[in-house]
Amino acid sequence: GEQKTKPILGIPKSALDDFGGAAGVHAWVESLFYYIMLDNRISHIFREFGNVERQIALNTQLEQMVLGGAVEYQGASMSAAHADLGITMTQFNAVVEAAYNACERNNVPYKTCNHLIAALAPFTRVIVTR
Ligand code: HEM
Repeated sequence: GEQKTKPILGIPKSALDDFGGAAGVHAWVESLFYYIMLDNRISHIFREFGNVERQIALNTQLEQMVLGGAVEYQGASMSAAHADLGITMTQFNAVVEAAYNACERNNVPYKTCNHLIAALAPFTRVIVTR
């Protein structure tokens, strides 16, 4: 059967390769922020509190890491980064929508996309504070 990565939620070992490796993840993150900034339910939060260049770099690390890549994430914890933002579930879901749009834009297969969504899902409870 399918070989699993370390302890990451049944994410297959091939997940990062399926995503196109580091370059694929980086392209996906750039698209993610493109769709985020087009969405007026959430773009204002990123415009006011975010730093898109820094967030693209750090998300590229984090997403490779949760897909099982040998990459060390160098940013703040998800709780520290989002604690003061008062993010709602609706706003969180808008980012998830942008994530799926970014997958489509980059021809990331739906199943592979779901592996990333699943790997990031556990952060929901520390990011959504309102
Ligand atoms: C699973 C979902 C999410 C992930 C993986 C994620 C990831 C990240 C990362 C890696 C950073 C950079 C931390 C640092 O600067 O050290 C960050 C910061 C930030 N995130 Fe998220 N995020 C998520 C959801 C959201 C949502 C739903 C929003 C708003 C609707 C949001 C808004 C922000 C903002 C504004 C910052 C900048 C905070 C600051 O620099 O003070 N994030 N996020």
